[in-house]
This record gives sequence, C-alpha cells and structure tokens, in this order.
Amino acid sequence: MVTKKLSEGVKSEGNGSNDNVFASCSFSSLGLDSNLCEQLRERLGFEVPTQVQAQAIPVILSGRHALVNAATGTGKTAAYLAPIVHHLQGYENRIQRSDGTFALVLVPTRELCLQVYEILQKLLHRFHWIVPGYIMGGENRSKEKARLRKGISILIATPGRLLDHLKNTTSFLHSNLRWIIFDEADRILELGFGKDIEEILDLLGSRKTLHDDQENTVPRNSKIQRQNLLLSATLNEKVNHLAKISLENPVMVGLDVKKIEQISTPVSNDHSESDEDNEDQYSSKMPTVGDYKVPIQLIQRYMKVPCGTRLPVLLSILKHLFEREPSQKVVVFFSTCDAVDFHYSLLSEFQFSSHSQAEGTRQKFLGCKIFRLHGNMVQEDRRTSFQTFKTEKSALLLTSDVSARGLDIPKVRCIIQYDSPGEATEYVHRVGRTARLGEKGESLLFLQPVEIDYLQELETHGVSLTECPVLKVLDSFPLYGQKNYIKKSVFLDSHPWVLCLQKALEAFIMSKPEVDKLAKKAFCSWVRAYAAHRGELKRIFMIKKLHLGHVAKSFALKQQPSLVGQSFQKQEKKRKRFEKKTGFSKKRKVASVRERRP
Ligand SMILES: Nc1ncnc2c1ncn2[C@@H]1O[C@H](COP(=O)(O)OP(=O)(O)OP(=O)(O)O)[C@@H](O)[C@H]1O
Repeated sequence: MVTKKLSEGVKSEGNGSNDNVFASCSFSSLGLDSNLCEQLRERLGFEVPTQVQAQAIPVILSGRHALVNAATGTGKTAAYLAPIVHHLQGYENRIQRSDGTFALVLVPTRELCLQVYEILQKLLHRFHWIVPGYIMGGENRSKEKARLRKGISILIATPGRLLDHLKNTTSFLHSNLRWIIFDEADRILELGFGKDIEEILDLLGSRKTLHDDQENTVPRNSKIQRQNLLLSATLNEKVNHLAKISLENPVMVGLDVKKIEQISTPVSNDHSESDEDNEDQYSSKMPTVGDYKVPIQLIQRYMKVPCGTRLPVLLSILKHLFEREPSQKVVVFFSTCDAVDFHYSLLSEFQFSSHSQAEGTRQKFLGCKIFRLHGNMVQEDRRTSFQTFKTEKSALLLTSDVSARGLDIPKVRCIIQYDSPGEATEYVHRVGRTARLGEKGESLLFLQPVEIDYLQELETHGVSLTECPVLKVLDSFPLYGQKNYIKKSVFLDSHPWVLCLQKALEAFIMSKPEVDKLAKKAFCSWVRAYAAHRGELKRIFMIKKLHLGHVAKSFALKQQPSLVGQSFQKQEKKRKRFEKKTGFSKKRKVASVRERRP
C-alpha cells in the first residue's frame, strides 16, 4: 500500500547523514577567536564546523573577496558572520557605536533579515560593544533613523530600505564600512533590485567601476580594506554582473574542483580595461548554468494531477501526511499571495464528512494548525505568523516565494509545491526549507499533465524527481464508511473520493460569500502569474493550453469561466493602464504578479 510506502520512504531512504555535512576539524583550528568558538557552542549549539564553514571561514578571515556556493541548509550564515565578529571583537581599540557601521548584510526578504539578526545577537552575546541591528521594509522609518543615529556595528538590511536610508538619513555613518555581504545574492537580483544594488554600491563607494565616474559617490576611506562576499545555494550567470562590479579577485568557495581550477587565475583589477573586456573575462570564469546542489538525503517526488482535480488532491495529500505523522511541519508553496489567502481561508474553515453531509457529523478536514505568510500581509501579521510557525511542533504553512529563501524553520518534514516555481533556482530553494543540515525531508511537486516537460528543465540542472503514485494515496481514504470501496480507478478525475470532495468544496464555497470572493480573486491572479512565466518556460507553462473551466474548478468555483474571465479582463485592463502610467519595468512587473513586498 502506497500510504505505507510513502511513510517508509522518509524513514528508510531519507536517512539523514551527517557525514557529508560536518567537517573533521574544530572552529578554533580555522583561526576563530576562542571566546567566539565558545559562543558558537554555547549559544548556537555548534560543536564543529560544517563543510562550507570549514572552507569559507579561513578565506573570509584572510580578507579576500569571496563567492560562496553550498547547498541549502549547510550553514552559510555562520560562515560569514563568524569571521566578521572575529575581526571586530579583536580590534585593539574597542569599536564604539559612534564609529557607525562596519559590516552590512543584504538579504532579499524581511523574514531572512530577522533570522540573520537573531543569529547575530546570539553570536554577539559576549561582545556587547558590537551592536547588531536591522532595517527593512514595513518597519517604522523614524525609529530606524534613531537607531542608525546611535550607531549599528553590523547592519542587516533589505535593499530598498537601505537605499532609502543611504539617501535620506544623514546621520547614518558608514565611513568605516569594511564588509558588504549579499546573502541570497541571485534572489536580490531576481527581485529586480539590480539598479538599487548598483546605487547602493555607488553610494558606499564600493562599486568597482572601470571608468571611474565618481560623481555622487562617497570616496572610499583608503585606510579601510573592503571585503565583499556573495553567497547562495544557486549562484548562476545572473550573479555575474554583481560579482563583476562588487568583487575584486574573488575566491570561489564550494564550486567543484574543475571550476575552481578554471577560476583560480586572479581576475584582473586593471581599471584601464574596457567594461566589455572585463565582462568577457568574468563570464568565462564565473559559474554558469549547471547542477544545483540539493541535499542528497532529500526525497524528491512529483505528482501528475489534472487541473480540475488539483484542489481535492492537495487536500487529500495534506490529510494523508498529517494522519501519517501527526507531529510534523509541512510547507505548501503557491504562486501568488491571493492563492495563499484563499487556500488559508478554505483550509481553516472547510468541514467534511465522507459518510454523510449532515451538519452534525462533519468535522474540520485538517486537524492541524494552519498559518499563512506572504509579502502582501501587514508586517505585524507576517512577523507573528513566521515566529509562531517556527515554534509549533505540528503545523501547516501556506506561503508564497517569500519563504523560499534562506528561512531556517526547524523540523519541516515536507515541502509541497502546489504551483510550480518556474525557475529551477526557486525549486531548489523551496525544497531547501526541508532536509536541512543532514535532516530527513521530502518534497512533492504538483504538475499538470501538460506541464510534465518541466521535469526535463529540472534535469538540466541535475535535479531528478520520481513519480508519486497519487491514485493509491487517494484509494486509501474511506468513502461512505468503506475503506476498499474502489479497486480499479485509473483516472484521477473520475475517482469517487475526488468527486465527492470536489462536490463538498464547491458547496462550501457557495455557502461562504467571503471565501467565494477570495476564490475569484485568487483565480485571476493565478492566471496572471501563469502567463508571466519567463519566455523560455512558456513552452512548458502554456496559457493557451489551460482550460479556464478546470482552473476555476481548482478554486472550487462552479461559475462559467467567462463570468470570472470578464472580471479578470477588467482587472487586466486596469493593471495595464496602471503600468503604462507608472512605467513599471518588465522585471518588476513579473515579480509584482507574484509578490509586491518581498
Ligand atoms: N556548525 C554547525 N553545527 C550545527 N548546526 C549548524 C552549524 N552551522 C549551522 N547550523 C544550523 O544549520 C541550519 C542551517 O544553517 P543556515 O540557515 O545558515 O544554512 P544556509 O546554508 O544559509 O541555508 P540556505 O541556503 O537555505 O539559506 C541552521 O539551523 C543552523 O543553526
């Protein structure tokens, strides 16, 4: 029986192995201060370094610029924070708040900002004179200004808010800046922050310009040696430009031996070269598209699910997972914030009985606690959702790509990608929220039969998935009180359990006008997001091949698609008018369909 096999899968195949994760050396042997090593042990519970820490820490301690590539959940955060703290605590004259900012960590999302800040706080416990701080979208600007005026030694920031303060907070002192770190470098660029980053580097005098047009830039304090670091589990050609303008003669950490040899020739710093020459030199030396590093113990599966049955199948899988193991955490990724809101309301309220539809016998379909997290939520709700989900033992998180990067949530056992991520990089980061640091984990990707070529796209990045036999999972649910009511169901769309559940879902939506409204809104933004896939991926995610009636069904909507379609078209026209007026860039436009405030 597959239900059993699935659960066995995690136990037998998913043997978390620590052999590949930890290095056989100590933190002190890497050159870190002994007090700091004790902090790592006492406050964070880190006894020995991970492989990437063992490789990166000595390089970063040496002062070289670096590009660090290692699988998700392998400890990249401490790999860059520890060397910075080591240097700062060792300054002969203790640094003071009035010295301003020495290190700047740029991250793509607010949650990651808070997460890095929390780790830093722990690391600095014994070094009270080094002040950690963060600035990010959604927070009170005046309070941030006040904190910056007092002085923050190590500052974690999201790009937009940082740029805002660099331009408008005159008391923000950064003349002592020594480190700039781009955590999840590729994501920062993908979100359309490329121009902001260039401006930030200019304002900080850290941009490696070839034609030294220093207008509007702060002259770099010549006494301070700058060190910039780029990190991600998926460094690809998108990072080349950022590396080109921000790294000087970088060391590559975590790339395979061949690539390191290829790259080891120092990259020239000769400012007499032309921009183009330098770009060519970089492109031949920087990593290009290749295999992404996915935790080896992660079990990756996909499910072939026709569009019209997606919703009952999702609910069934979730029920199955929580019945299989009541104490666990599961994360489901959706393509839009509206889809998160709709599914959150639905799953929080939907009651069901497979015996009879009499009110009294119905109970909540899912018994677990449910949370949501996306970029359009108000900051306070975002923070509460994230922090509470983190501490829960058993819970479900419905989320957008805002949670895909860097978030370290303990005991997440399964990642479901209900909407395909599109970019293979995002696939890798989404699944990377489980199977962290050698732990067990599994992932499930929903694909419609017409999207099945996406598996080949993932294959080109070295990511292989096996099929999850969804029918057998569905067969295990009792209907009308009988367990083995069906033996030969071949098609998902005619499976009695699926039909019964779909009918109940549609009736539920009809009885709840507010959820019905959310469903229609989610339908519209889902179609928009589907249409916004990058050019090359459009051959896989073809909007023309979508049956809008089936899409509507996947939001439990009974209405004819034309009805919903009309309101969608109205919204589309409105959106286009708005974009024409405001002149949104194409890059931002695509991101905006999915998330407005990462
Ligand atoms: N040396 C260590 N010993 C034990 N645990 C560690 C060690 N280093 C890191 N960890 C833990 O491993 C987990 C993953 O670390 P971290 O979030 O830094 O990974 P990452 O490589 O940045 O992941 P991602 O690519 O997803 O951002 C965290 O829970 C962290 O506390």
